[in-house]
Amino acid sequence: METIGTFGASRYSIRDLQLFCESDEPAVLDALAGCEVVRVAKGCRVEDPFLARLYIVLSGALAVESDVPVGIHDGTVTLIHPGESVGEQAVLDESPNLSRISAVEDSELLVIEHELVWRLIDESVALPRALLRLLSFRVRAANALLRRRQRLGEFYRELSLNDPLTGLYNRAWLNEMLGKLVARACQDGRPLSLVMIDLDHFKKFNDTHGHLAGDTALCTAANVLRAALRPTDFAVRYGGEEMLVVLPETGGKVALSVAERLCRRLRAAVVFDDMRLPLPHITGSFGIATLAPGLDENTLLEAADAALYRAKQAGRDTISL
Ligand SMILES: Nc1nc2c(ncn2[C@@H]2O[C@H](COP(=O)(O)OP(=O)(O)OP(=O)(O)O)[C@@H](O)[C@H]2O)c(=O)[nH]1
Repeated sequence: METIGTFGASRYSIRDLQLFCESDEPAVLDALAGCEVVRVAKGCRVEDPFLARLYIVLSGALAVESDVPVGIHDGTVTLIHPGESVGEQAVLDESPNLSRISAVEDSELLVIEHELVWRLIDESVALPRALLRLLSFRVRAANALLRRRQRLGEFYRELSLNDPLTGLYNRAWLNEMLGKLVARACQDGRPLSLVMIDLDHFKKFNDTHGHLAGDTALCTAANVLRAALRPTDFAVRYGGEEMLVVLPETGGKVALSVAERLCRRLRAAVVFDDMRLPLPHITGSFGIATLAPGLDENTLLEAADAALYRAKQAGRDTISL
């Protein structure tokens, strides 16, 4: 960063500076005339480790990385073009500018020390207004960025907890949630049941009709679950062709009637191939387990799995407790 003269002796006009374009007061003109103009070569840092200063780009452009402690850069870069400024917040806070500022092309900058900015704020009418306008714009832009990031975070979180093929919750969701649901049920003395479902002879279905038809059958089964459950129930893809339904507030008797409904609807569901022709119907075996004293989420899952095994042994397309 090299000093090349003063603003008063430069070819630039105050009308080109966003913050000062309405400040035609003689005191402001005089004060700015004595401020330094510096040159920063392309790619070089604007070194400002200890000082609060306002920089106004006169020519070229600056890249400003987010205003966070050194070493914790979050990837946000703002470009500052001629007429625009950087460092207002540091000046108002009277603290060093923590942003990493560098020139993206050979640039000339007007440098205003923080004491002078404060003096001009006291003496000028137009500068405080321009500063307020600028800060309000910055706050709105920062809020919009935060909202975008939050939405993106929610999107990725959802993505990580859902099975991409069927759209049901996945095993990661179950690992995170089942323990909590079971703990809440135990604490409140409320019932909770699981229905473990395994599609029957699915290997044969795949081998006969192809893996893509198998995928379609899995989606059909997932749709059956989704359509038949209450909004407070949860359907999870537990493994390949295994699904799990979590039924909070549900005892064994009601769980049995839910499983019967699912079994019936699955048997009746039509799976279409890619030519929209119906394929043979699929069926499932169902194992039910209901929370009881001494069970936790793992033993409850084991109980549902054991019940499913019994349903398979009993000939499939059936339900076992
Ligand atoms: N198309 C498709 N097939 C899958 C997927 N995940 C698992 N499978 C298949 O599901 C089949 C499961 O086979 P098995 O575990 O032998 O069970 P099964 O043939 O259904 O027999 P039973 O459960 O005893 O009735 C395997 O062929 C897997 O390849 C998937 O995402 N898509």
